[in-house]
Amino acid sequence: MHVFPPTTPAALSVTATGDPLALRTAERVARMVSDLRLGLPVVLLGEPAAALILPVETLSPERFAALGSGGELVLTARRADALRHRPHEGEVALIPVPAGARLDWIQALADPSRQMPASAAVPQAPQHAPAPLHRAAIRLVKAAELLPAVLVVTGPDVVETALRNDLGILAADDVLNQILLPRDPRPVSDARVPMLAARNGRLHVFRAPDGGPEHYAVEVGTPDRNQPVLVRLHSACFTGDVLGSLKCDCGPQLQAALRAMEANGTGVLLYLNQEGRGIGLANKMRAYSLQDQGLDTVEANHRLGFEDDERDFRTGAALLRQMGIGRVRLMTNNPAKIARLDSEGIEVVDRVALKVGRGPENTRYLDTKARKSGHLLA
Ligand SMILES: Nc1nc2c(ncn2[C@@H]2O[C@H](COP(=O)(O)OP(=O)(O)OP(=O)(O)O)[C@@H](O)[C@H]2O)c(=O)[nH]1
Ligand SMILES: [Zn+2]
Repeated sequence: MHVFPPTTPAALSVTATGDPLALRTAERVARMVSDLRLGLPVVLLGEPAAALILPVETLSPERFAALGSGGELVLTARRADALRHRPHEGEVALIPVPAGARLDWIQALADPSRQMPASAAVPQAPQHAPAPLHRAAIRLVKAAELLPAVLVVTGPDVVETALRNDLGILAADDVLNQILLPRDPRPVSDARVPMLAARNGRLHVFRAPDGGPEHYAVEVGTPDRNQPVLVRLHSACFTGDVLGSLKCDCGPQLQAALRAMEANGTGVLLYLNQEGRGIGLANKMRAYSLQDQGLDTVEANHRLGFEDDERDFRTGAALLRQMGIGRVRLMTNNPAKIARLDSEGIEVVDRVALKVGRGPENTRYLDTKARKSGHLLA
């Protein structure tokens, strides 16, 4: 096994070189995320060795065949629990890939919608504990909104392979530190948008410097920044907001929040592009299909390997700061939003309940949120 020095070699260093064209860590991480979405391997440096990281969801059969045997499958602890695979430590679980394992076996471990092949290998206990490298790999595929499962392959020439093939390469610790940093979205453009629910609207578009998703702020009227502002933190829901899906309450909440701002004269609705509580639309549809089999919204996330809620509400606080808003009357039933704004220095002076859109198709969903996610009922 090739043990790579824990520090990044000078040629790959992401620390400031003085060259303004040199890539910064955030940019390298952003590139890695899009490479993984494309199915390209990336290389992470760390203990126990430099490793090639391949996302299970987008891994092609050709690349898998070229890897030869060995390696480890990294799953989240949630997914390992769903597979009843133990032991695991912390947020990730390692499964050694036996010689001759097939790609469909690996895919079935990662994806609950796939059938285990008839001659499937039995997952073995790992030979060592998960390292930061494994956690970094999972964070990257989650940021790519893929299934949270990666293949990790170590070997004597991993770094050479990366350099020869122009693969992304970064220290695992750099990835972890960068992914934990709050995003700082910058305003890009804004214009007047009169809406059915609120005539006097203005849409502001914000972009994160790391190339992450854009977020929007809908400003109704011109709120007085010296007074608490009526605010809604809304997370993207293509099915509810655009299609009018009855499986959730997002569409009615969006419209009711805008109407309340119109009635109030002013307000700000943040539209955060964190679809599916941060797992992305493709994974949300995977969760919906598990819900069609009887799982509730939280169980379905866990079965896929996700936490109940993968959103980062620091983005909401950053947007409010950008808009000069420090005190809010927050329209929500979700105490996690209040706690996060508070801890980010945005004072939640008042909570305004937002109870609309309950119907036969979403009763179980709303009840589960109240029972398992602490949503307030009144
Ligand atoms: N993963 C997953 N996401 C869902 C499901 N149903 C809705 N969502 C997503 O959940 C989010 C709903 O967000 P919010 O409207 O902020 O709702 P909330 O966290 O319940 O908080 P409040 O509405 O403020 O009380 C959106 O991103 C939806 O896409 C589901 O069954 N599974
Ligand atoms: Zn929804």
